Amino acid sequence: MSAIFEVQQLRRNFGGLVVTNDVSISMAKGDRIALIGPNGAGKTTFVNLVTGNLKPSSGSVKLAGEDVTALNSMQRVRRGLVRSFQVTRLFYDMTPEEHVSLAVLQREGKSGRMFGSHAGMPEVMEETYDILGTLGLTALARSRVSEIAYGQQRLLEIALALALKPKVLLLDEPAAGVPQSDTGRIEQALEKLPADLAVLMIEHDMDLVFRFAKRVVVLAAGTVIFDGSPSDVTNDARVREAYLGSYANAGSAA
Ligand SMILES: Nc1ncnc2c1ncn2[C@@H]1O[C@H](COP(=O)(O)OP(=O)(O)OP(=O)(O)O)[C@@H](O)[C@H]1O
Repeated sequence: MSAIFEVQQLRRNFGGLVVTNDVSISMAKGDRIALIGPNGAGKTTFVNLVTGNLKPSSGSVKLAGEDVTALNSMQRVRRGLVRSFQVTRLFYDMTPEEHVSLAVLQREGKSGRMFGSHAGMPEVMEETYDILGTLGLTALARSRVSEIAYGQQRLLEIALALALKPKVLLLDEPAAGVPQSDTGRIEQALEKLPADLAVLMIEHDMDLVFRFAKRVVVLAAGTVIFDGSPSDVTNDARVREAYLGSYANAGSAA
């Protein structure tokens, strides 16, 4: 299958420090990839390079065959390369319904409409409730964000990303800060993401990584040291040395 997303030889230096070292990753429609690695491995830098928040020193990013390396992050979002929003960007007095419907309107270039006027637009509300349903948020659609649990706020971030109709979705630690008792809810929601969407997730919770990912990419010191199946990753000597060893020793994933 042809790649929907292709990163080739992406490199970023900060002074003399090579933080992203000629990283190449490609994804097909429907891929579910977890990007893992120890603290400081370069995961966040990689995502920033891919989204256009940071300029690479060299290398390229292609989306659906188009080279988007020279485009800014908004231009990449419009083409379908979307990163999940952060809880810090939610409005606590607004409801999930309002958040998602406004995101749908924004995607359609109609964000200038008066707040609330979209309630009469059946197609916007239908799409809003489809997305909220996917994330298991329908029952909370009209609650204020301030009244819903943190794990559900994190799901709302993903709902906002889906409202932009991504081809490729980058999830930055969707379970971070979520109590263990609620991670099952995140996992169930991730399972219901559209089948043809390519998803790349950075996550520290190794249980979630192993349940979600069909493929695992391991970064260490800016270099891809493993790209393969979850069943092989734990047996790989370099990975054990670079990552899982430190995970076991430190007692925390990163
Ligand atoms: N703007 C910058 N200037 C200099 N060095 C930087 C900059 N941004 C990141 N780094 C360095 O790049 C390396 C990779 O950082 P990055 O945050 O991408 O790692 P990470 O894998 O996301 O780590 P973590 O899991 O702790 O979030 C670190 O050594 C960091 O100190």
